[in-house]
Amino acid sequence: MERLATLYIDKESHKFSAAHYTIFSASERERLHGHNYSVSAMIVAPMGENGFAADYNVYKRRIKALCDELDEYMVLPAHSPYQTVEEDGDHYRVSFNGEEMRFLSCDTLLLPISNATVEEFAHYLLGRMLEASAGEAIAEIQLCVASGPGQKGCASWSMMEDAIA
Ligand SMILES: Nc1nc2c(c(=O)[nH]1)N=C([C@H](O)[C@H](O)COP(=O)(O)OP(=O)(O)OP(=O)(O)O)CN2
Repeated sequence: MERLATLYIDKESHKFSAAHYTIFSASERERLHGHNYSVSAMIVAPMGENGFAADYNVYKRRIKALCDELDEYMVLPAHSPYQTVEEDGDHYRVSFNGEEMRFLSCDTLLLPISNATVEEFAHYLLGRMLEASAGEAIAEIQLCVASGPGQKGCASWSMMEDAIA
């Protein structure tokens, strides 16, 4: 039977600061505010013959690069069922519940997510990690995003479930 190992990557440097608001319903949202988000990962991979599963430095570099991409931006969800986002010159014009908000495009990331929540960030980053890890011998990945100590959302991928689907 194949031996698997689980690697945990939870580095203090794996963080990004972002501004956002969570949308709760068609008429309810948070005020604009920011968090220092932190990103951690669990990777399950087969043990190699020399007692080495996957080089965690490879995954550390990928997580750091993803954090740097998101760092110091206003994050807007492109796929919210409750708000629309339009490009308007050098701004994004956002309409929510009769309100109009404008954000400088150069300060803003429009991400392919439905809400700026920790769980949506986790799914987005997991997708990016899977793209970057295509073809590598990995059995499972879990990616977690915390908006502060004690509160995080995670997204998981498993080779077994992928094979069944
Ligand atoms: N399922 C989710 N629920 C909420 C999320 C989320 O990402 N997923 N996010 C928020 C808020 O944006 C915020 O992140 C949490 O706000 P809150 O816990 O009220 O405030 P703090 O982060 O300052 O935490 P304290 O416990 O008050 O210190 C809400 N819900």
